[in-house]
Amino acid sequence: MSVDEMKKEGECGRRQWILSVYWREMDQESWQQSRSPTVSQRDQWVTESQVFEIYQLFSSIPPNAKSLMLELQRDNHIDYVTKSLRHLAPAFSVLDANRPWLCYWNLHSIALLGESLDDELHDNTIDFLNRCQDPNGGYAGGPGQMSHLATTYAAVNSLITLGGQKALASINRDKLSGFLRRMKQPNGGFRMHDEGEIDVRACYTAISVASVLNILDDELIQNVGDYILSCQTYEGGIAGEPGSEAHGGYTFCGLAAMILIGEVNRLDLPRLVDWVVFRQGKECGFQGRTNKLVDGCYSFWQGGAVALLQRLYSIIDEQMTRASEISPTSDVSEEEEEESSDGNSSDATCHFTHGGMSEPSLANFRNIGYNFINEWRAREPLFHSIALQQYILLCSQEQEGGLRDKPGKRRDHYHTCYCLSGLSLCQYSWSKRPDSPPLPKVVLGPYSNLLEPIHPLYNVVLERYREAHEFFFAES
Ligand SMILES: CC(C)=CCC/C(C)=C/CC/C(C)=C/COP(=O)(O)OP(=O)(O)O
Ligand SMILES: [Zn+2]
Repeated sequence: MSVDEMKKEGECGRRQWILSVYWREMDQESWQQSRSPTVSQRDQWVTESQVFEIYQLFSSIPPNAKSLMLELQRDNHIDYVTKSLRHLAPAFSVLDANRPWLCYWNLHSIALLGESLDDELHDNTIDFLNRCQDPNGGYAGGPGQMSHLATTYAAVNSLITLGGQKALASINRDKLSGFLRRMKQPNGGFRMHDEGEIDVRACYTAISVASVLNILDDELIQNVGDYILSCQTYEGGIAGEPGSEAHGGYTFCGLAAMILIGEVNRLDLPRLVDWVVFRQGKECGFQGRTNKLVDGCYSFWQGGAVALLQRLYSIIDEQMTRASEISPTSDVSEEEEEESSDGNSSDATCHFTHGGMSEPSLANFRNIGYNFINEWRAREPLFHSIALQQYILLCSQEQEGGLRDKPGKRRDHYHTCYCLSGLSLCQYSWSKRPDSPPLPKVVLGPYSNLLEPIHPLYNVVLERYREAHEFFFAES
């Protein structure tokens, strides 16, 4: 990007340009000088040196070896996640309360890699998830345990990923709807489980499953926007609860939930962009919060937030124009000033107009997830997508299969799922349509690295989402 283009693009362009300069011209000396002052100096140094060593090795090898180093070890990853799925019941007693999560991380990884399960494993997984379904609604971490919103989200996304009549029809939507209502709090938030914590994760998991299963309604949406708004911090990112620190995981959850309920224009989006684009570090990966270490899983949580923001340019522009029009000398009445400072103007409650959804009617918010994809008009990404692919392929990938947080850490199924999800987002980040095949120059490494595209609001493979949408929206 030239300096002129950078000026034309404004602040976001400037940041993207800065990141690309870092990426192209970083050297050990400037790297050392720009070390974060508050993260443990030793941890920061260890991460930087390990990452830097990998990049140095990479830059010194011949082009054909470079291509090998950048290759996605597809078969080894498939092996790693499929084995885990086969041994789900006996092998993960240590993750006893998280078994639907293991299903989701592994099934989603397999789907991203374009692979499917054999019939027996497919059926066994549906049966296992059914045993986690509570007769009173929702899914627990294991058979006979208590329903939890996080494992409900994991189980629903797993069944959508498995696909087919048996998987989709196994979800008891009436009972699930009752569970969501029992978790709903008067302040707009949701509890994760009976007497559990209230946070932005709970809002997202509740709204996401309600939206994808077509059981979202006014009662569930009531005050959710107020709660999430109260979690946007002075930095611009979103925290887990009011008063906490902005974090990538919660920022994705808060932003996606606000989009799904049609109230995203109530967030301060320019400030959110500001925060999230600076979370991509000189190591090329994303960190979860200010002055912390980069980690492969934020390729999805932060990369996902950026991918969503990429589809909200018109609202961001509107907010920036509105902000520039408000000057200290302008003739604004007290009433108007109050409205614009809390973001709750009459316009803000009329739900966002993106994708032709200008009326706040039930039919509209029910279709937001679907329209978000169908009316896709992507603009260029606000992050350095090639740099992020480099971090995932060179620093997070284990050649023997599986992906990890950073060099020196061990692979695990959570990081495998979210590194691959982030990689898919990068590969399609320049596409005009959500699943139009990207140009080869946009995919780092051999073109065979290409993964399946995902629906960025739910993080399920797009084709599986479409099947589920047809199934759950057929009668309405
Ligand atoms: C859908 C769903 C359930 C989403 C969960 C979102 C998510 C990943 C939240 C992050 C939680 C958190 C505060 C991690 C900090 O861990 P840390 O202090 O070990 O990591 P850090 O140093 O990178 O912040
Ligand atoms: Zn992580």
